[in-house]
Amino acid sequence: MTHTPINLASLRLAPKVLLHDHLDGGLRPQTVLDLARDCGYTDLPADNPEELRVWFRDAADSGSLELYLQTFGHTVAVMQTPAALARVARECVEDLAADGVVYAEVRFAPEQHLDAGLNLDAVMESTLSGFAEGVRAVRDQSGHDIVVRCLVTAMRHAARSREIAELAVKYRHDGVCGFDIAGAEAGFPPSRHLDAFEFLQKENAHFTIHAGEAFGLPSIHEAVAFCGADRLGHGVRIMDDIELGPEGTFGEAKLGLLANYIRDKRIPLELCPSSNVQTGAAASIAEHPFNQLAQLQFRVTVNTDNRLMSHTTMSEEMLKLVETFGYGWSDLERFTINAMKSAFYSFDKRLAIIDEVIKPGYAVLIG
Ligand SMILES: O=c1[nH]cnc2c1ncn2[C@H]1C[C@H](O)[C@@H](CO)O1
Ligand SMILES: [Zn+2]
Repeated sequence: MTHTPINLASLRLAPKVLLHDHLDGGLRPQTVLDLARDCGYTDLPADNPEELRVWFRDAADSGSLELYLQTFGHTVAVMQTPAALARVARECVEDLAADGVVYAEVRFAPEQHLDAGLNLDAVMESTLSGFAEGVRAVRDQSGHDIVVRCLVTAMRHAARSREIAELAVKYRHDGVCGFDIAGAEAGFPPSRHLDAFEFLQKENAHFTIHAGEAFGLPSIHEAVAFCGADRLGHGVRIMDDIELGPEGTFGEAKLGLLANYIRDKRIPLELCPSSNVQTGAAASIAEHPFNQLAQLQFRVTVNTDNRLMSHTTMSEEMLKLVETFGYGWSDLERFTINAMKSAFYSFDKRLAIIDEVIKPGYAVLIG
């Protein structure tokens, strides 16, 4: 038996696990246009799907997180009604399933969807019903099962994180698996939201924190040491605490205390290669520390972050890594199992997906 060649078509067949994907960063361009028309939003920068797709990618290609985040003004503006939220959530599930994702945690910030008069509960209920509808539609249309769960995000520049953390706990039995903070990182340290994180810890709830993307080690340190993050959103700048051996070798690499702690505790890194290049966290995919961190045996995972802004999918992120670093199916299987082990999902269910879906799926591809 021989290996299946790795290309986009075969990667789409591989079971994939996605831990870091923003709902408001993954709309279909046509949906942005339809929803803008429905709600009377007239500020879109293009009026056909192809131009709009290119506009989002180019505008996000800004080299700065702050500029990158401005593009969300357009997507958030058209996600202000129950029908819009449900449609975006349903299509998100359909798109992930079509790409071969078998388990996903999709995040969004409910506080950004109140402009047309919805309250936080209405936002949650519409979005969660859209996810559930998507899961049913996928099963009906393809016979495949996808598990999609929701991470509730609070914006780090705002002051509602405690309330949003309570919202995450309120909906924990209805499809919400945890909490996150996102938005501009510099000037908004994780410890600003300590109250929210302490509440979640008291409730035995899970959370991840965007840290080490646009700001360096102090942000990562606060996220793990003060706030108790289960996972790190990006975390790429942990490389600042690692000195590689002569000529970039790994054998004699020296890890600082923080890097050691993160590796020892197996704290998962939600790495998003294309997004990191767009925001300037990495100069190129080739210079992205993904491979260095993987070689040093950090718990690395592959993620999309924002499929619309990066014009990407899980399969395309994996393909870029394969083309750049020469990974094979066994490497991709390892990254996928890393992600499934790190999911905010009960242990028995994680094991079942690893044993019954991921391992058999890669076994076929490995041949
Ligand atoms: O990569 C990111 N870093 C920080 N914030 C982000 C990133 N991608 C999206 N966001 C923000 C913009 C969205 O409106 C918000 C909620 O999904 O999260
Ligand atoms: Zn993100």
